Amino acid sequence: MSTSILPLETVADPVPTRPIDSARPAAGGIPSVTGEHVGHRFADGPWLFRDLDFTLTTGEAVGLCGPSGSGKSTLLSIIAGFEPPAEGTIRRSRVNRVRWVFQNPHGMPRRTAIDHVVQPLLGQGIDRTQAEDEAIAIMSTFHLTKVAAREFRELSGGEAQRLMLARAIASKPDLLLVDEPTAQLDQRTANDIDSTLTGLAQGDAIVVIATHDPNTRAACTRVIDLAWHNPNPNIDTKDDTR
Ligand SMILES: Nc1ncnc2c1ncn2[C@@H]1O[C@H](COP(=O)(O)OP(=O)(O)OP(=O)(O)O)[C@@H](O)[C@H]1O
Repeated sequence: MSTSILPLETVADPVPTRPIDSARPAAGGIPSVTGEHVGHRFADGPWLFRDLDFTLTTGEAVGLCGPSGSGKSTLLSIIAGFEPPAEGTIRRSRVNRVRWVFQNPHGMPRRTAIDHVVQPLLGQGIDRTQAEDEAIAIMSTFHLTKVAAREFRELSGGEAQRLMLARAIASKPDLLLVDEPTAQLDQRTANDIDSTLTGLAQGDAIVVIATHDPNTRAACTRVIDLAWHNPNPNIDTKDDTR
């Protein structure tokens, strides 16, 4: 198994019984990120989490849950390779292309929705006709075909968020990190996003979603809950995932 530090290209439960997040061996030929005894704190601050063991691989949408301030975004950064953990080891295998979808979708206001998905495909050397066909296929999994010809500025919040997910998938990442995809969305729109998360899990990327939305948590195929790994129960956090 080849293991590498990331050459980054970008940057940009039904739940919880505790054993669910323990490390599992990954198959040899597919992307994986393995963490062993991972812990983190900033400088001399309190430990956010410790003793975290996990293996992330394709075929699932892993929810990174826990109270606000428990370190979900920090752990996403560690998984991505943007930040080294204060303790423990992270090993990545076959992870070269990382995409991060942020909670506020940013697009090109006057470009059509489909253009946003076609663009990364053209960047892979695919000709326009084939890129448009592939873009439509990806957009259909996110229920976006009806708005394909609309300008980005005309999309609803949920459509724009789903478009960012479709665009990220079109760039064929090995690792897709999604930070709070339903923050600031109304419940109906949030449900709409949640129903597409399992679709994400069927792709070729490792998918990790940081969330404190209980519905998003329930839509994930597996959950890592940082509340189980907080060594300091007095830390000022609020768990709103359950
Ligand atoms: N660069 C940094 N230096 C010092 N402290 C930091 C830094 N980045 C984050 N923190 C602190 O670490 C803690 C965890 O932050 P993080 O954003 O990872 O939590 P979170 O679980 O994603 O929170 P939320 O659900 O509210 O977004 C917070 O107390 C935050 O203030």
